[in-house]
Amino acid sequence: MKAEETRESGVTGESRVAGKSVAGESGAAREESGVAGDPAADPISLRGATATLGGRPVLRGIDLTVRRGEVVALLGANGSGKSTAVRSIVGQVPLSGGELTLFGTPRRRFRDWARIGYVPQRTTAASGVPATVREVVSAGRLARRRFGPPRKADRAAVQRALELVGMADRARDPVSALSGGQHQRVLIARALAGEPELLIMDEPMAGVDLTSQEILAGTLREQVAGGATVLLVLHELGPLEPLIDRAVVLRDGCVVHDGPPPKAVGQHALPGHDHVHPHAAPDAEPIRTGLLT
Ligand SMILES: Nc1ncnc2c1ncn2[C@@H]1O[C@H](COP(=O)(O)OP(=O)(O)OP(=O)(O)O)[C@@H](O)[C@H]1O
Repeated sequence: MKAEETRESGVTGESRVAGKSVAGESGAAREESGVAGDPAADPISLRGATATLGGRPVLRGIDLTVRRGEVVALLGANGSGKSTAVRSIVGQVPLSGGELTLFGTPRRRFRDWARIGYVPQRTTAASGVPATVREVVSAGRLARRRFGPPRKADRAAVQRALELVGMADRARDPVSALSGGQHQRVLIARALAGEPELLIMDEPMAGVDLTSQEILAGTLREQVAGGATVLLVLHELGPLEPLIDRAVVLRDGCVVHDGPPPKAVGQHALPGHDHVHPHAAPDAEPIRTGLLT
């Protein structure tokens, strides 16, 4: 494994996204890092990406492009490599081959993590750390703050994010007192607080109650209307269906479809689908209705 890969694999995407700063970089370095790069460059371009986990090839030559302003759904059965693909994009999983550029800048030179908001799969906002809702959401502002004290604009962005997800009235509450759906809303607010151009969300609706789902769909609609680019890992399109421009379907670490989302029927209705909800009971029967195995 190369030194670059070792370094990357030791850092969580979450902390990189939340904690990276471009402060102090020279003009040339900023240009290299994508800050002043080609404004028309695709936010995500993954070419022939391969990745191995536990000695097993998990991504086997994936091409995935997300263009500016697009909302792309990454679909596929359990274990098809969706989370690994997005984790490789945010630097949590090293690629063993292929190329990744972010906003036109090769991944290894990309530094401008404030442009990317990442909501990981199935974590809680609390993570065992006593913190209030506002503190967790404020953490998403670090990359923009460049580690200085919060300014008026930072506080306003945090407040806006709290309001967007309908959690402003819970700002002082400990995150440990929240439901699963509320946790998810806080994590999304944390990503939004950085005012990212690109939002990457891994199963944002999983385990989320209907009220929270509707709020999240509305939040996403506003982001998209404001020009955000979005990559969503989903196991079903659900309430987000009207927002999706394109679907990329993975099977066994390969792309088997890249095109219009299966709008008319929903992916669960396609032949051969076999997906267990991540929060389903361990003995739950998989839904067998689609082509996504
Ligand atoms: N840390 C790891 N070590 C070894 N294997 C892993 C690791 N993480 C994931 N895998 C394996 O890689 C494959 C792809 O997993 P991944 O989580 O990317 O799939 P997914 O499509 O997101 O699935 P799900 O819908 O269940 O979340 C699976 O077979 C999984 O068991």
